[in-house]
Amino acid sequence: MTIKAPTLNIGGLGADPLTQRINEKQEKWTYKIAVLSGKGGVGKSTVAVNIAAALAKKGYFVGILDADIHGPNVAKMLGVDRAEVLAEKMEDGRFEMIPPMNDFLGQTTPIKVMSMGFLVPDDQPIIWRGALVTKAIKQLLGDVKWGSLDFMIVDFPPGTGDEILTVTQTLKLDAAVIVTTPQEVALLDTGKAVNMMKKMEVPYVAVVENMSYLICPHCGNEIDIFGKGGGKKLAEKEGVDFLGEIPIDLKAREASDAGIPIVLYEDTVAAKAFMKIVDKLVEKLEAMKGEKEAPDESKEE
Ligand SMILES: Nc1ncnc2c1ncn2[C@@H]1O[C@H](COP(=O)(O)OP(=O)(O)OP(=O)(O)O)[C@@H](O)[C@H]1O
Repeated sequence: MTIKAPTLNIGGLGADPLTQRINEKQEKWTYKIAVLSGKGGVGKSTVAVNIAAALAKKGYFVGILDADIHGPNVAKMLGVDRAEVLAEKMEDGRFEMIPPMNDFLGQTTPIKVMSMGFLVPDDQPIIWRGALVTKAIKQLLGDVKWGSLDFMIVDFPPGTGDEILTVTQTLKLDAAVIVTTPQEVALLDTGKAVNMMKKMEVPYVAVVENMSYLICPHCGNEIDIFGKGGGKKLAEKEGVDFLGEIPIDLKAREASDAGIPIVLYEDTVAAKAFMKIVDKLVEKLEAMKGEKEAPDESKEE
């Protein structure tokens, strides 16, 4: 006797409705960029927020998703941490969240921000295992009214965990920006993150070195607190691009605590460094897109 096999419901392989919604939404995002680090505390969120703000300052429409579920700081760094998240009822009866926005008094195009930090009280830790974290991140992608975007920036959790694999697969990333400090221990973990993104065939993988040096507020000399040149060497060794160095800037820390990305303080060394990094990134992505869209002349005859 034969019976009909039960239907398997394997989440995350492309068939579930949430993944389908993410796929529909990401059709409207020109570039999807993940910002990640092998190690915590290297300034990953600072880099993600400043890349987003630099792009918005250039006039692009930008969304940023804080997928760092365990330490969601992006909303605070963009000054929208006290925003109330409203939801809209969709035709199929579901609700979609409307991302809060900030345009820094007209200095940027409005940046759409979504974070788990909006949905849990400030002092409550999120104690979830991998599968739940993945589901939460996917909901913040698929159940939010993101609309059309030039750039979707995703601030990933630190490390090289399971949830990073799943979200990278779901998102079909265009680029991964991996943040490190010049310090040996950070570089070791950064190498792992670079290799993870290469293995997952993310088309463009690049390294940014943060906290590269401190400009002494007294004598103006550069002090290499965490060593020198490690990020560049690592990028060369792994055969990926090096986008640039960002100094430790006391203003950067103050600005991020006040909810204003340092990149909006145009005269600072950190702002100039961020703008250069973003220029390089945009140039590279547009060149890659151009190559992809150009007709393959070798096939013409
Ligand atoms: N270039 C910089 N100059 C001065 N302060 C910085 C710089 N980069 C980051 N910081 C500060 O260092 C702290 C940690 O930065 P951030 O939260 O961006 O790190 P992270 O890697 O995202 O951390 P986590 O792993 O906890 O998510 C923050 O207080 C931030 O303001």
